Parts: sequence; C-alpha cells; structure tokens
Amino acid sequence: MRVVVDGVSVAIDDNPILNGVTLAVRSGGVTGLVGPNGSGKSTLLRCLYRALRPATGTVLIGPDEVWRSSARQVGRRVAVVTQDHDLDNDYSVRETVAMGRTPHQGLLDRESQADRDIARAALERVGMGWAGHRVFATLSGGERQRVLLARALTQQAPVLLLDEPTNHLDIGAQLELLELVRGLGLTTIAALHDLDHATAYCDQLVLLHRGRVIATGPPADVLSPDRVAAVFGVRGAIAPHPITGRPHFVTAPPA
Ligand SMILES: Nc1ncnc2c1ncn2[C@@H]1O[C@H](COP(=O)(O)OP(=O)(O)OP(=O)(O)O)[C@@H](O)[C@H]1O
Repeated sequence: MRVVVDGVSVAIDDNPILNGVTLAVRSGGVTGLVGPNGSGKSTLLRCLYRALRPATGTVLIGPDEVWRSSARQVGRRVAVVTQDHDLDNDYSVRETVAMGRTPHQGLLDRESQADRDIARAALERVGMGWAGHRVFATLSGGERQRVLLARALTQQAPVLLLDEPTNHLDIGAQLELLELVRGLGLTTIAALHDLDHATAYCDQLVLLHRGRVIATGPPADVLSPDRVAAVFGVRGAIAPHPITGRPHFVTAPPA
C-alpha cells in the first residue's frame, strides 16, 4: 500500500517542526527516515499514524487521507511501534499483543479463537512465545520492543511504522529484527539512527534536517560524503562490507 505525504507542515508553540514535507513511499519497500536528533523523524511518523494533525498538507495511506478516516480505519492500515512503552498497567504480554486485534473487532466483540491464534503466531515470530504470561511492564527494554512488534504484526496492517525499532536491542537482536522486518514484505517506514543499518536494510532513505526533506532516494545517493558532513558533521562513506561485500556505511570523526 502506497504512502504519500504532500506538503506537511507542523508547528508547536509557533516553532516550525516540519516544513512542507513531501514524499512518496512505494508499496512493499522499506524506507528509512534518517536525520540528526530533533530533525522531525518522530513528528513525521506521528502525522502518518494519525497521532498528530498537520497544520497544512495531506497524508494518504493507500487511497485515503488519514484525517478523513477514522482512527479505526487507520488502525487497519497502519501499525506502529513507538518508543513510548506504557508501563503504568499490569497487562500480560498476551493481553498486550491481543490489543493489536482491536481495529478488527466491533465494540461488543469478544476475542475470537482466530484473534488468539494470530496473536500467538506473532509472538512466536518475534521469538517471545515463552513470555505470554509475563507482565509486560516487567520485561527488559529489548523484550518489550519485540512484544510491541508482535502487537503491530497482530494488527495485520499493510503499512508498518517503526520509531527507532532497534533501541534497547543487543547487536544480534538488532540484525535479527531488521531481517525480520525486511522479510515481512510490508510497506515499512522506519526512523533509524544507525546509518549503516539504514544503508543495509532500506530500499530508500528520506533525509530530514531541521524539519525539511534534504534528499530522498537509494541510500548510496542520499548518504553522499558531502551531505553527511553537512547534516551530521561527520565524515562518512559507503564502502563494500568486508564480510558480505554489500554496501555499508562507515564513519569517522571530523578531520
Ligand atoms: N510536544 C512538543 N513540544 C515542543 N517541541 C516539540 C514537541 N514535540 C517535538 N518537539 C520538537 O520538535 C523537534 C523534532 O522532534 P522529533 O522528536 O520529531 O525529532 P526526531 O528527529 O525524531 O529526534 P530524535 O532523533 O532525537 O528522536 C525537536 O526540536 C523537538 O524538541
């Protein structure tokens, strides 16, 4: 399912946060949102999952404008894993993952066997099948992150939004999660800090700087040494990976 953002601007307390952001994300690919701290990545994602209404501009998920759709309609099309872990409750892991079925259920519907099967399969898929009975808030940060991905998969939405999905994960789990996400075949948009992961796992990158899109395209085009120096203040280059031979981003402090 395509995602099209057209002229989206957001201001908070008169401070411009996003400024005329326009981009198109094709169906089924992985798009990385990259940019320095505070460049607007999370804010843009919030506009996509209907948590924040832009002052101007439109967001299309498939054929429908997000703010002309109900939260429930958007919930069937867009699943999201954010950094905000709600720990102020004692929901079990199983209950947390089952919440992903909400957009598919009527107000008075009870959880069906099919709902339970979908949730269980998602939990198994992220390697957390053993944790169903645990209280979500008692899990480690990395375990919680995987459970929230399972909840997103349980939503069975064609578009997956991820805000720093590898945060809290050890290096092996980071690569495992990125491989898993790539293999899902969903239209995925992920805010990523690690430019090497962005290079290795994304079909296209969107580089944000001070709320504006500076460049979009394949990682090797977007992360040119000049642009990386101008935006991040470091020396960076894409070179063949010594193990895989595939493009990989390497960085060095300023000369
Ligand atoms: N509710 C808010 N009130 C005031 N300023 C905000 C609010 N939300 C975001 N901002 C500001 O908007 C800018 C963009 O924030 P955002 O979280 O989108 O950036 P980001 O690129 O995701 O950053 P990071 O990489 O640090 O997570 C920042 O300067 C932030 O301080």
